[in-house]
Amino acid sequence: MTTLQVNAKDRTYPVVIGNKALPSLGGWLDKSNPTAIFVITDEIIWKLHGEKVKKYLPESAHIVFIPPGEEGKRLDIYSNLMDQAITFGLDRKSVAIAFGGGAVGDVTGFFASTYMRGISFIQVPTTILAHDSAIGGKVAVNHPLAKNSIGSFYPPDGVYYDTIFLQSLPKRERLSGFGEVMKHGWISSPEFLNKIKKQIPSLEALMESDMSELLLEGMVVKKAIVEKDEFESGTRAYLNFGHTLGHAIENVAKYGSISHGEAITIGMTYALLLSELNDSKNPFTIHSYISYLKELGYVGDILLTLPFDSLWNAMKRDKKNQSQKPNFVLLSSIGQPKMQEVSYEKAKAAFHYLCTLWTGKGMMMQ
Ligand SMILES: NC(=O)c1ccc[n+]([C@@H]2O[C@H](COP(=O)([O-])OP(=O)(O)OC[C@H]3O[C@@H](n4cnc5c(N)ncnc54)[C@H](O)[C@@H]3O)[C@@H](O)[C@H]2O)c1
Ligand SMILES: O=C(O)C(=O)C[C@@H](O)[C@H](O)[C@H](O)COP(=O)(O)O
Ligand SMILES: [Zn+2]
Repeated sequence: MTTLQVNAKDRTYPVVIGNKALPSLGGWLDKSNPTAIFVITDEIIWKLHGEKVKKYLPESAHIVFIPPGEEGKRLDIYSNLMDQAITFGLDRKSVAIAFGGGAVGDVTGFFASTYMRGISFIQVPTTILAHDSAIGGKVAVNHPLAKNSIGSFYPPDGVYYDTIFLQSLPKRERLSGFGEVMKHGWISSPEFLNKIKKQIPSLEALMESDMSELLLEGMVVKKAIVEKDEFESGTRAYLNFGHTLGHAIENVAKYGSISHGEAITIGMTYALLLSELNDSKNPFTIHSYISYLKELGYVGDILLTLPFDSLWNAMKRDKKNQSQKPNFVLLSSIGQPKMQEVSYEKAKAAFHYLCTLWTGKGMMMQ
């Protein structure tokens, strides 16, 4: 078992990873003695793993279900959580526990940050992707026009991450989470990126690996970034590598039709292309990287169904922009991210090329 301490502006919180994570959650509850426990989860997770967590909860804990995946990040679901919390009589000494993946974590955190202006918040992550989402305190729900656009920065009081939960993840969720692992490699160092490719050379390896070493290293990368720039006044935006196009794909294709991690994986290949266009001295062997991704099981066919202008309009609403000019995280080299605005013409030409690389066909005509 490993514990990282993450330093946020108004608290330092433990991130406990490994097979003692759940007993540590029990320890936190004993010590904090909250007036009420509000566990937010989805039916899939609860059916698979509810019993493991229940052992550490008192009979009085409220278990509340939200729809799985992005449907759980709708504003009306958040509002429904408020109704239930008020009805159950939660007060300022109560705790909200997110038991699930990043979607559960994001809506629970946003609920916790706003219920009575803020109550305790604990993350019990169950996905590979959540090695990213459980740290750093970005919490949000989606607006139909823009992903995560209603939210706040609200670090948890603790993260209790038992990797036993990962054993039940289906292929699609493994691919999704692995996208964020690769992101941490691209933005941090060639050594970490090579280690990732070496440990996960195939779909078989992705399905079988327990990933613990890579997840821990990814969390160390994220910890360092969010500790330096918790509220994203600068370098935290590097964690958005691949997300400018990725979030636009999720939005235009309708939330949930592609997973977050698959969308940002395609988005990272786009950002690599733009990086090369911007500075051709640094080729990223994009052809062979896309072949590797395809071998793992990522598919780019969705690109052919998305008009570029719709994506461009969605990218104009990205949080990293000023005056609606799409702003991308590009790489000078592996481990050297930077921010760069990109023109409509350049972005469109690169998108056409991206479609060709992923599918062998050009982009959809408007
Ligand atoms: N806040 C952040 O910093 C941050 C970082 C990255 C991603 N995100 C957000 O996270 C969300 C995606 O999160 P996600 O992919 O982890 O999860 P999710 O909560 O969307 O869950 C995805 C699916 O996996 C299922 N599932 C969860 N755990 C499982 C398990 N152990 N076994 C089997 N099935 C399981 C869920 O029921 C759901 O159907 C996106 O909304 C994204 O925007 C947030
Ligand atoms: O923690 C961050 O900062 C990130 O950008 C992590 C991303 O992986 C994550 O998807 C996050 O929710 C994106 O934030 P957003 O501000 O672009 O909505
Ligand atoms: Zn992400």
